[in-house]
Amino acid sequence: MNTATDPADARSGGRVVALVPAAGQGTRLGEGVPKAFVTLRGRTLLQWSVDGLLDSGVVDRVIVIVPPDRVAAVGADLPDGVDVVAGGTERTDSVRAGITAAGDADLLLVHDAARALTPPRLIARVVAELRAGREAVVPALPVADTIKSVDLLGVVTGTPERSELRAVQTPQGFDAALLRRAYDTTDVVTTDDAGLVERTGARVRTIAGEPLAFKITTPLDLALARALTDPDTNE
Ligand SMILES: Nc1ccn([C@@H]2O[C@H](COP(=O)(O)OP(=O)(O)OP(=O)(O)O)[C@@H](O)[C@H]2O)c(=O)n1
Ligand SMILES: C[C@](O)(CO)[C@H](O)COP(=O)(O)O
Repeated sequence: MNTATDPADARSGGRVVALVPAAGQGTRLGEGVPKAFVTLRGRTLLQWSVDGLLDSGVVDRVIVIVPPDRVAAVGADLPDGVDVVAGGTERTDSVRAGITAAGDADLLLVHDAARALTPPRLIARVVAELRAGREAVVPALPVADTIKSVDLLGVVTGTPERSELRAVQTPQGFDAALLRRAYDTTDVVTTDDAGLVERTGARVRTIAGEPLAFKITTPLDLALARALTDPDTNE
């Protein structure tokens, strides 16, 4: 009898661990405090993101990855059952620390603290796709602008066909063994986790993203998030 667990079976009934990289500096936001600790209606962006994951009802455990000097303080502020580990220099270093802390999870979500207003329904849709058998799932939206590639002098070198481009969001969801393998087999720094998984040859599927899952990166993004959560303008 073959007693080996089929990876697809593990995905359909497996344990979901969400990793929340929150160890960045927030240089482009320029608030003078690491971005995940900027507040929106009295809660940090990190707390908004963790609450969204918990509200989705599809996550069994949350691990947040924060600047090393904030581990103790963050641990005291988050709900019971949320674990905190120290991040690294690059986002990939922080996610790697989270993967190690996640142990034997079956499914891993990686979700930016900076996407604080992500609707819980998007998180649930990513997990549903994984449970249906997908091994790598990424929310994505069509791009509105025309995108150019340029050289070091800013001279245009090409115009990719816009209809084939997507702006990808988080949470990005993976079969845990696949994400571990992707991180184990390369030290390349990529700007998203699917970028590493693609290098393994695995098939990464996009699903429809959500405008509200936008990443708070610049002061304009933060102003938008504040307006969207202002009770006076949203009666
Ligand atoms: N070394 C890093 C860098 C980024 N992140 C996290 O990855 C997410 C996406 O990164 P980004 O929006 O670029 O955040 P920052 O790196 O903080 O922004 P900036 O590049 O403007 O400094 C954020 O939640 C950020 O905290 C992380 O955990 N560890
Ligand atoms: C992971 C990500 O949010 C997908 O869009 C994005 O690539 C993070 O990039 P950043 O430069 O670290 O914000």
